[in-house]
Parts: sequence; structure tokens; C-alpha cells
Amino acid sequence: MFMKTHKTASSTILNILFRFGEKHHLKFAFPNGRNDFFYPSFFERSQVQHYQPGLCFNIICNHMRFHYEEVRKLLPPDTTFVTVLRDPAYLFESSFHYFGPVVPLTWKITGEDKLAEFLRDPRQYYDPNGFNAHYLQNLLFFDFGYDNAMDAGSPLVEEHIREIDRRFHLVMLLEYFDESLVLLKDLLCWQLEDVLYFKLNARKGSPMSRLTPQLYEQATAWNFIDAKLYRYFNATFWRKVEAYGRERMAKDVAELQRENEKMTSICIDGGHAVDASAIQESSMQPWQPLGEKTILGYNLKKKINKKHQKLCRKMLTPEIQYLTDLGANLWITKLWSYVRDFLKW
Ligand SMILES: Nc1ncnc2c1ncn2[C@@H]1O[C@H](COP(=O)(O)OS(=O)(=O)O)[C@@H](OP(=O)(O)O)[C@H]1O
Repeated sequence: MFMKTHKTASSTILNILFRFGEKHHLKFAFPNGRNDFFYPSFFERSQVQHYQPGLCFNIICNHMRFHYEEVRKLLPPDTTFVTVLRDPAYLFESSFHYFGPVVPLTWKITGEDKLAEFLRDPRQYYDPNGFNAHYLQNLLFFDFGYDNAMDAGSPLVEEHIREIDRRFHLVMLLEYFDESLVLLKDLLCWQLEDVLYFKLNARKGSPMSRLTPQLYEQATAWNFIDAKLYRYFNATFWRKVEAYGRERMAKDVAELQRENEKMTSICIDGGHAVDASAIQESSMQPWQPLGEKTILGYNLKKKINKKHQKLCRKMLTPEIQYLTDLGANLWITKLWSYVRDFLKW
């Protein structure tokens, strides 16, 4: 079970899981009609495509609002639960840019830098009951199924964090992505080749966050529940690295990075991600936020040796296209995509 949190490099991990599941003919529990489990509603097993009581599924990994009991009833008792977190200030920045257009609360924010204006006085703009408001505060806590607008000082916050700790075998961190994948590979007894990846779903210009130190502080304070969550799992993460062995980790990370670089030179035209307008094949176009084309994608090299052709394509295939290839029914997502194309949205 991969709890796909938002704006945490989860699409990159999804691609890894898709490839592994496909290679080993595993059965995915896909949503029915869309690429998420009717998020932001809570997950229900009846939302799974072809769900029948007693049917066995091996992997569930699409966005959902987590509902432990329902997930438990769907999957075998020995299921491994994993997820990924990100520093909440940067997650907020990413979410604000990506989802801002679908949160009406942001429409009335004026000025060039809407994010800075929002953080100057969030209470002036924020209403927890607003449509899609969860994208603007403690999105991680919301995704895990808890109340993201609760008092950050409530003892319930720590209780919920400990609950996540009891339920998840591994909580990865975007900031230590390669270390995270080495721990994942170790936990699942996988091979190095199973965790090779290209960074997917990156926003234009995102390697340089636009958060000044002051905005970073403000974003952290505004997402203080997620900050507590992140701090807690940062500590558990480094305990896991310690147990794995620091030297062994450094060696494995270096090897993963070497292999990723090799794959980059084999697969990617120009060796880096490009603007949506520069992507030649429509099947390589990533999903874009409403009204913008800010998410980067890739062009496959024209000449790839036979051995790597399929792997390169799979590693670069965006989520929606890969889901279709794996047999997921996406009629609602596709209808929405046609409407957007028609309206040039
Ligand atoms: N490997 C790796 N390392 C570091 N960062 C990475 C990686 N892969 C993806 N990303 C960044 O993750 C952001 C996208 O997250 P998601 O794929 O979870 O987004 S989504 O919720 O599925 O839309 C997005 O962040 P922003 O660019 O800040 O928006 C990506 O750049």
C-alpha cells in the first residue's frame, strides 16, 4: 500500500510501482473512472475498479484520502504500508501553485505574488469550509484522513502522528529521495533496477524555490501540524538510516545515482526535462494544472538501443497514460481532459 500524498514526489514513486507491478503481473487496485479514489472523499473499497469481496489485490497506490479500516479490508494482512512526506513549507508552495486555480479562496488574492500575499495574513483569505480549501493548509494531515484545520496545539495531533507511525512500515522523505528508495528496496527485498527513476511532475523553475527565509517561516507556521508530522518522521527516518548503516547507505545511494545517470544518457533527449510546449509526443505530455502549462515533461531519445527501448518509455510515461496502459478505467478524467482541451483551459 502506497499512500500517495500530494506534491511529495509521489508520481515519481508511482511510476516505480507501476513498473514493478507490471513486470511481476501483480494486481493493482485502481480507482474506477478517475485517477484518484474520489478524493477528497474518504477512501471506500467499493471505489476500486472490479471490486468484489474476497478478491485479492497486490498494490494500491493512487491518490486517496486515507481510511485505514477500509484499506485494511481490501488488502492481505501482511501488506506493507509506505508513504512519502515533504517539508511542508515547500509542499505548500508547490500545492499553492498547482492547485491554487481550483481553490476559489485564492481568486480574490490580489498582487503579483499571490502566495506571499496569502502568507502575509492567511486568516484574511482562508476558510476551512471553502471549496478545496484543504490544498492550502496541512495537506499531508488531510490526506492521512485527519482534520487539517484542528488546533496545532491539541494533544490529538501527536496521537494521530503516532497512529500513522504504527500503521506505516516506511515513511519516505522527498528531501532524501535516494536514501528513501534504498530503504524501500531493502524493506521490499527488491533489486536496484526496480527503484531507478526519473524525476516526474516537476514544476518549471522549482529547483530554486521562490520562498524567502521569511516566507519559509510563515509557510511553516501556517502548516504547523504538517511541520510536526514532518519533524517526527524526519527523526524516525534517520533512525532507519542509522540501522541500515550510514556507510552502506552512502554506497547504495551513489550506486543508484550512477545508474540513474546512465539511464538519463540512454533515454532522455537533451538529458533533461523540458517545457510542455517542447514535448513532441502527445503520449508524453504530463497532466497540467488548470489554466497553466507549468509542469515539465520529457522527450525520448530518437535512437535507443533495443534492450532499453521499453524501459525508457515506461520510466518517462506520465501517470494518466501509464494508468491507461495498465487497464485502469479513466473515463471521468478523460472527459475532463477533452473539456479542458476544447475550452483551451
Ligand atoms: N525525485 C524527486 N526528487 C525531488 N523532488 C521531486 C522528485 N520527483 C518529483 N519531485 C517534486 O515533487 C513535486 C510533485 O509531486 P507529486 O508527484 O506528488 O505531485 S501530485 O500530487 O501527484 O500532483 C514537484 O514539486 P514542485 O516542482 O516543487 O512542484 C516535483 O518537482
